[in-house]
Amino acid sequence: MKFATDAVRVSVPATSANLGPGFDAAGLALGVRDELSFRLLPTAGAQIEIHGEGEDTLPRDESHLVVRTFRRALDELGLPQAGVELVAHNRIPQERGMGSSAEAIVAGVSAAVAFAGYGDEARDFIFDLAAHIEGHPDNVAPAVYGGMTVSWDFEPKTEVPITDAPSSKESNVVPVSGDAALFPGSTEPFKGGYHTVNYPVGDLINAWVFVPDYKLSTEEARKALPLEVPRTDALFNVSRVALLPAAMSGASGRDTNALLFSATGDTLHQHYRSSLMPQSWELMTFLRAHGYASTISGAGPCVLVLHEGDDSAALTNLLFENWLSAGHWRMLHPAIDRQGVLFGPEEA
Ligand SMILES: Nc1ncnc2c1ncn2[C@@H]1O[C@H](COP(=O)(O)OP(=O)(O)O)[C@@H](O)[C@H]1O
Ligand SMILES: N[C@@H](CCOP(=O)(O)O)C(=O)O
Repeated sequence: MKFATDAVRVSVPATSANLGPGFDAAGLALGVRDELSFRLLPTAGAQIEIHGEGEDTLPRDESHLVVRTFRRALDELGLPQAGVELVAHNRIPQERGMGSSAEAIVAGVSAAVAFAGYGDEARDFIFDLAAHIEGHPDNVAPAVYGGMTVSWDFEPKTEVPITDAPSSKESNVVPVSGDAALFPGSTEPFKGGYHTVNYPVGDLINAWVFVPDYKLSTEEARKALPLEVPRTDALFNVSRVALLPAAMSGASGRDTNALLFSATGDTLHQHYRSSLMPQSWELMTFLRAHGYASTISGAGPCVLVLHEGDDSAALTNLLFENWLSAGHWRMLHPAIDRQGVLFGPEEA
């Protein structure tokens, strides 16, 4: 395959994963974007210019996450490993729980796709490859498709209903000859791997993100999670996450803010991580004590609030004295992003 163009542009939104109960599954795209341009160079290697977030911390060599994933995607697409100039204007706070690593991965894959000359039809390819590189699909899906997404990892060999009680662990794995045989008439092949669906988000749903002045890497935050959880906690999250789409639609015929409050409850992950981000935990519980549907955003330490109606003034009043005035927190009020990644050839 050959390059279809020698310069491309990519724009990727921030994302908030989990939305409380939907650990590694639910996500929401937010209107804060990183903008990147890529140009092929006649010589090998990467020349990197960074403005904004990460300009003092990110590497300027082949270890840069965007460049690494760009190279991986070139291989997958059968394109040669050319030299590349990358200019990044970054607005998404990094290591804060706003999906910056997913953004970087989606940007690298999307750039390769644009160089190959593909457009919207390649969105599923971008999602699939980016989610495999990231290792969990919850940020990648809204970064690619926009809006609210719920994603899952489908494993045909283990998702066949078991009719007989398994006598051993091995007997839980039922061999399946072909996916089509399992789902006759399905127009979508139920292939193994990551899948996602979009749920509607009501026009009146607002999101605020409170960004602290400290960082927490997702890798560290994942280490704090136990391998097993009590059944009562699992049951709690099942009902809450099932409520999320109805609450986020704003069209359930019920009090949306009351539904959002219940639908953002979590007992599976946030409290295990609270000692890594005590200030964020305190802000989240304070907001919930005042009736706001508040969660840790992604792995933290940002705090997300979801609410029907624009409550910016009330939130500022509530938080100014004890939280915002000292300058340790920034309050963002991004739009819900409904487009996901934008990519294509650089216009002349
Ligand atoms: N815009 C970016 N460009 C290059 N690398 C990035 C970018 N954003 C994030 N990264 C990489 O991802 C890491 C942060 O990932 P992570 O801990 O998952 O935080 P987040 O919650 O923001 O996704 C950074 O330390 C950096 O290595
Ligand atoms: N489900 C993941 C989400 C991580 O999101 P990020 O924005 O913090 O990278 C987790 O909770 O670990």
